[in-house]
Amino acid sequence: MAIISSDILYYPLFLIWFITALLVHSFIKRFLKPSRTRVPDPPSPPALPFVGHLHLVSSVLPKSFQALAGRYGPLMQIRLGASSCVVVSNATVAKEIFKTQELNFSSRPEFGSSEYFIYRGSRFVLAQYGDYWRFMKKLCMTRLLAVPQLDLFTDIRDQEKVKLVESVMKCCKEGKPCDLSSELTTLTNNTICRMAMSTRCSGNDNDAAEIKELIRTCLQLSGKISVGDVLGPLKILDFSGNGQKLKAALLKYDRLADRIIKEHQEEAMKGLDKNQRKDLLDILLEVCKDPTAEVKISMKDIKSFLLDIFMAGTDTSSAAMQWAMGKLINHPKAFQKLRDEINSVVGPNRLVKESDVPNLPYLRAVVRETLRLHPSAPLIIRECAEDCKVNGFIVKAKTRVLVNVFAVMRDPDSWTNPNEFDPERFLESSDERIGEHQMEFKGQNFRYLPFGSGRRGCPGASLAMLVMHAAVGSLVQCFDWKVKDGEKVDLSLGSGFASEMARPLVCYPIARFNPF
Ligand code: HEM
Repeated sequence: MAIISSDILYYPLFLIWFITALLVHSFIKRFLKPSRTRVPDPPSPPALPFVGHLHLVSSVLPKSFQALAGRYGPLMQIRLGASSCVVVSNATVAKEIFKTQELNFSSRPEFGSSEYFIYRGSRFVLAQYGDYWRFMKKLCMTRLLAVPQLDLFTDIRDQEKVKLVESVMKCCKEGKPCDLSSELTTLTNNTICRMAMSTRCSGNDNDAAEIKELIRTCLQLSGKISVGDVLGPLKILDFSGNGQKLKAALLKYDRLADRIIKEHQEEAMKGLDKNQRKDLLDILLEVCKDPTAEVKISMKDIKSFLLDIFMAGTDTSSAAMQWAMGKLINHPKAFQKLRDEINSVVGPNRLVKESDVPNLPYLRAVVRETLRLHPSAPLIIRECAEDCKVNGFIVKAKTRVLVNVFAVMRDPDSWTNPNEFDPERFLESSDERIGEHQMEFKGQNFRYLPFGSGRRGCPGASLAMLVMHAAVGSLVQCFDWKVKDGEKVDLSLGSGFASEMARPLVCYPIARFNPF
């Protein structure tokens, strides 16, 4: 009897609870979160539990995101395992991020490998927008990477370019294939090492080679660890030990940098010869000692900053030059047009040099077109500081934002025949009228963003352009190129965040002009 009476009570009580819950729910929905005025989240493809949208992307991330944007729009939300972000894919939304709401998107998030970086907290490239970053950026733009400082090192860049041509000539003489990937990375690494810390001043020529190897290791390992980012909390287990390997490589760099700094300090004690130019390390050490500097920088900051310059500057420029050569080899008409231009401007007696570049519009157009199709940093990463509305959708504070410049620069709404290699479009005479011809690589034209834009844009763009024009010009001026296996260079895109070539560019050079 007692059992029956409790059942009788249970059902009405359950009904009352259920109806109350429904009422409270609809009250909250109606009054506390009014759906009509609520700014919607960016659109997002249907996600699977745990993996999110991982099943929708291939290893070539910028291309996968470009395809998804075709269906979900220029601002979409993507979740890869434990990490989520919004992806921007056209010029209009890129302008909102880089210009209209610039301050709100001027920080970068901590990413993948940051926790293994021994200099965590003083890194420049991944620094939050704030006093330290502002101070260092100003130093870059006014001194370290400013045109007068770059001009002081013209001879160094020229010597490294000559070494490149000599090394390729050697391949010709020996009938061996030339690994342009390795040759061009040596060029950019040596150039930056000499401009940054005059490696020769250590009296040890192997320093540049050691730095090249360490940077290669750091870039490879941080790339792999960034993929581990997707595992979220599991990444702390560091299954493959990449984090520890990265730490070991960084500690090795730290010891090397300590030694080179000590040598610079000893040189400075002896008193710099007035005619001796200051390299980046000399300037940084001066700033470190300056009691009037707005921000006090430490030795750790200096080592970290130089590492950033190496990591941001070597592979980016080298990858872009490989793409330029690959494109030119596969487009013989463009190759011939460029060689004719160089021959007519430079003449038959010497190698092309930096000061020729203003008179070589087709060379400039080739490099710009290459960066349009193959930006070395195809996914520019920023972080949102405060909740805001972008393209009609809410972007919450702390959201990671990836601007897919690969997609922006191939958008058919902005470019005619966007996937074709057509350097002519960058000539003044072109019908396409790219627009601000002088400004476009400085990121003031939001459909052309190889170097990003705004205060967070690349401070190394001028240096990269100087090195790339002279090197690509020389390789076209001096050599014909025969593809190793077959008629055409394999121009497949590589995997990951940086869209390098899937396979290193290895070709047979045939000497056409010997400047030595
Ligand atoms: C073809 C060559 C290069 C390309 C395509 C490239 C591209 C980029 C891009 C897209 C960014 C992010 C910009 C943004 O967030 O808006 C960046 C940042 C940066 N780049 Fe470059 N870069 C190149 C060469 C260089 C060189 C040669 C250096 C230095 C020697 C350099 C140093 C940096 C630094 C330090 C940053 C971080 C700036 C900041 O966070 O404020 N880059 N680069």
